Amino acid sequence: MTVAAPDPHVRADAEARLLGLATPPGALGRLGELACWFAATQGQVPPPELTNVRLVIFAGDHGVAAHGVSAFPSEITGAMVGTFLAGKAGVNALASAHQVAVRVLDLGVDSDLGEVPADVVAHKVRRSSGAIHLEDALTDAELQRAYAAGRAVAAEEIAAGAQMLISGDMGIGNTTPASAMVAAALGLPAVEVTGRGTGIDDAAWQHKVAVVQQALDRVGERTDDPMETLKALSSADLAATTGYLVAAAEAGVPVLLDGLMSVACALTAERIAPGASAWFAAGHRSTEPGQSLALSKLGLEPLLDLGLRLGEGSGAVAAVPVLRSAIAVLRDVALLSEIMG
Ligand SMILES: Cc1cc2ncn([C@H]3O[C@H](COP(=O)(O)O)[C@@H](O)[C@H]3O)c2cc1C
Ligand SMILES: O=C(O)c1cccnc1
Repeated sequence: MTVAAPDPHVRADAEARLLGLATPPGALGRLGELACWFAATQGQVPPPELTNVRLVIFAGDHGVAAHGVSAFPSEITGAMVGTFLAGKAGVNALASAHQVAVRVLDLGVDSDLGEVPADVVAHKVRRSSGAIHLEDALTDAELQRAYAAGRAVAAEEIAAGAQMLISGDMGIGNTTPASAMVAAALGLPAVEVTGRGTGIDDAAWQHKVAVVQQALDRVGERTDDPMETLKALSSADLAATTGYLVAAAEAGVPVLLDGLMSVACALTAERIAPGASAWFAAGHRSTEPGQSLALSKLGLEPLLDLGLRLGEGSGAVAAVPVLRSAIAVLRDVALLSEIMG
């Protein structure tokens, strides 16, 4: 189903206010554009202050991680879930600096998490996923459950007052399925989209390219369909992230996108629900080539370019202060007509 864009009348009002500010026309550059987009998503000029930003980290393991595509073992995924819960991961530091709420969910972690709050495992679909170069990542039933879980989680976060959502990822090996999703959506060969993830060397990168290409060749024309793409090439956590992004756009809640996983899911969300990407802004440019290619296709220019390659939602959370800067100028700067009496 097609998603309607943020209100064009509100956007036009916001653009008129921007032009009337006591600044030279265009002087606020991209902050001005960003403020107008945000005002339209909130249906208000000037836009409200941005106080309720909510990040959901979708965690899961990937069968392909056992096939030499990552610099790290799958056991890290479960350990990092504990680290997010303890507030000690990279994204936690950024989120507490910028007042972003963090929730972590296990959609498909393969290791035993021990004692965790019930909410963390409430949406668990399975352990790990099929190794995408050899078999489908998910069954039909698993895909439906994961996608519905992501939608339900978005609805919960919106009910909790989210003015803006962020998706984060945690899952060793996840840059491999995410690269395959981008290649599938753009019709590109693996060699153009595949990057180094956690930091693999040249030989491992060549192997990873071959694995991604094998996955694409295995799936063939099924990649023409975005849900088939999710079933064949993603995982429970990435399918849930895609459902979360579609549901946010349909509910009229904007999303600040993160790195490769977030953007691969956003690209897939736009294929499922054309128009959804009008509700998305790009937080940062990742070092992964697939992320930049997907952003170009979506027509999104990242706010930050800091060489980040962490995931977890970190690049989006780091961009929240830029968005708050944009909102502040459209709210707080006087109009030229006022100062000229
Ligand atoms: C300690 C650690 C923390 C992380 N936080 C996010 N990632 C990120 O790196 C991984 C993706 O890269 P690849 O596909 O090369 O495995 C994912 O776990 C992603 O969430 C991490 C990775 C590690 C090792
Ligand atoms: O683009 C990302 O978000 C990314 C890149 C490498 C590893 N983890 C995440």
